[in-house]
Amino acid sequence: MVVPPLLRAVIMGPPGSGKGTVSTRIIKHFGMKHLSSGDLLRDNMQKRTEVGILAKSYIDQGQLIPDDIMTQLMLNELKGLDQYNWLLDGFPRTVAQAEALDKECQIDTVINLDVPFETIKCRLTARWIHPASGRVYNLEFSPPKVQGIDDITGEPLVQRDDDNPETVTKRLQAYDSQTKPVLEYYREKRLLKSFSGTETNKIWPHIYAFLQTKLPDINQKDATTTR
Ligand SMILES: Nc1nc2c(ncn2[C@@H]2O[C@H](COP(=O)(O)OP(=O)(O)O)[C@@H](O)[C@H]2O)c(=O)[nH]1
Ligand SMILES: Nc1ncnc2c1ncn2[C@@H]1O[C@H](COP(=O)(O)OP(=O)(O)O)[C@@H](O)[C@H]1O
Repeated sequence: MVVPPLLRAVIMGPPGSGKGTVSTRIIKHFGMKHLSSGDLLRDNMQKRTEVGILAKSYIDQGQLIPDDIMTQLMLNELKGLDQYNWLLDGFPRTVAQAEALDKECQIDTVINLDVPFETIKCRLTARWIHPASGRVYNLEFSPPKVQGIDDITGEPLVQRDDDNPETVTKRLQAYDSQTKPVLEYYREKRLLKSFSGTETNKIWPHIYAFLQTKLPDINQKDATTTR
């Protein structure tokens, strides 16, 4: 039996572009393992690990965590996912991180969510999350069934400290200066696949069709609709 090679994918896009939302759909349909740098950092912050305490001071300022710390954290997590197709979300965010990742494995494709900054800003102040699972809600776009409560566990939802207007502005600046060059890095390697738009539900069918050329859908129900 010929075993197909494992897929190594990255999802990129500015803060609030829908990386988490799209990742949830990708996982549901294509069964990939999802590794989100933001979720991993928030988990470390909640547990008050050494990395978590250090990360908080950068995240609260809307700044990126230093490359060496971030790279070590993520590459270490990836070791446990060797046997799976995986999707990286939020990493790499600098060219130095992309180069470090390249030394460990060969990336097959980079999905870029090209969403204008103006669309993003109001989304983030209406974002609520369930910290334990990383599930994301939005008061207008995808409200929970009961206000302030996670649909699955019944636990309370919270707003991220860094989703306030001032920090969002700083995060968008960091994206412009430090993360945009990563798009160029992957474009030169012919790995970048950009999807432009202002609504996740309109972008999603295109991402779905693209991934179908690479992996089978394990859950064909609602394939190109919103969930
Ligand atoms: N209004 C609106 N909100 C969206 C859309 N797509 C995602 N969101 C919400 O925007 C916020 C940011 O999305 P998220 O997936 O967390 O983006 P990320 O920061 O790139 O991971 C969340 O509250 C989502 O529920 C959309 O098409 N329209
Ligand atoms: N790869 C990374 N390198 C440096 N800092 C990171 C990285 N990933 C996440 N962070 C830090 O964590 C914060 C939250 O990340 P994330 O949840 O991915 O944000 P968003 O979903 O808004 O894009 C970032 O603003 C940054 O401070």
